[in-house]
Amino acid sequence: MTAFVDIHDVTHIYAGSEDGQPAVEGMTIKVREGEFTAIVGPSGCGKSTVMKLATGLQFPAKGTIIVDGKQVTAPVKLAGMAFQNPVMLPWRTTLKNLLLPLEIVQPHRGRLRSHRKEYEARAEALLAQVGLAGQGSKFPWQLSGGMQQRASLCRALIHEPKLLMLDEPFGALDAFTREELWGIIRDLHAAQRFTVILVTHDLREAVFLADRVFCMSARPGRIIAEREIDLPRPRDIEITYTQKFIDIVHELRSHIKTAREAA
Ligand SMILES: Nc1ncnc2c1ncn2[C@@H]1O[C@H](COP(=O)(O)OP(=O)(O)OP(=O)(O)O)[C@@H](O)[C@H]1O
Repeated sequence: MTAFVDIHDVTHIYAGSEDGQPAVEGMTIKVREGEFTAIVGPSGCGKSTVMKLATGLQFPAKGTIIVDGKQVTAPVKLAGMAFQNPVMLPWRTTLKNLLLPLEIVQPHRGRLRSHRKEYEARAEALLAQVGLAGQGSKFPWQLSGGMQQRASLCRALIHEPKLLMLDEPFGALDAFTREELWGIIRDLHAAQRFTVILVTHDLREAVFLADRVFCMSARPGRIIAEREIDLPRPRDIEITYTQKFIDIVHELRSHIKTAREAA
C-alpha cells in the first residue's frame, strides 16, 4: 500500500519527560490517501503524541515519518487541525477567526490581501456547509459550544488541507450535538476526500466515522490492533443500533480492556 501518512517504527521521548520513558515506542501506522482513520487507546497512551509527530510539532528519537511522500522535518503545512477546545479569539468575528490560518500559512498569506473577497467567500461557503450560514459576523462568544466546534472545523479546512487531524474534537459536547457533528464531518469528508486521523475516546464515534481504527497499548504506546470498518457508506445514525456495529464496538472495547490490564 502507498501510504499518505507513513509512521514507521517511531519511538518518541519528550524532552521534558520526568521518567525518561518513551511516550510511544515502535509505533507503525500507515494511512491511505483519502482514508478516514481513528486512533483509540487508554488515557495517556500517546494518541496526541502521534498527532504531534505526524504534523511536525515534535520529532521522533527513532523511526521515520513521511507525509505525502516527504519526510517530516518541519510543521506540515498541508494539515488542518481541530481540538477538543475550539480556542477562538474572542475579539475577532467568527469569519475572521476562520481566516486566521491564512494569515499564517503560505502561499495564502501572500495572496490574502489581494484576494480577500475570494477567501471570505470560501469561509462563508464552509460555514454554510456546517449549518452556520450567515453566522460569520458573530463573535465566538455569541455562539453555542456546538456552533463554535463547527466553526473550528471550518477553520481547520479553510486552507483546503489534504490531511485533517482531529484530536477529540467532539469530546466536550453533549451526546446529541456530538452525533450532529459526526454527520457534518462525514459529509465534509465524503465531499472533499481529505485524509483524516481522528483521535477519540469514543469507540462508537470511531466506528461510525472511520474506514479503519487503530487501537493503541498503554504507555509506551504502540499499535496492538487494527480494524477495518466494513460497514456500508453513507452511514447514518441508525447504523449505530445494528448488531454488526455493536459487535465491532465490543471488539474494540476488549482490545482497550486488555491494554489497560497489561499496563
Ligand atoms: N510536552 C510533554 N512533555 C513531557 N511529557 C509529555 C508531554 N506531552 C505528553 N507527555 C506525556 O506523554 C504521554 C502520552 O501523552 P499523550 O497526550 O500523547 O497521550 P493521550 O493518549 O493523547 O492522552 P489522553 O487520552 O489522556 O488525552 C503521557 O504520559 C504524557 O504525560
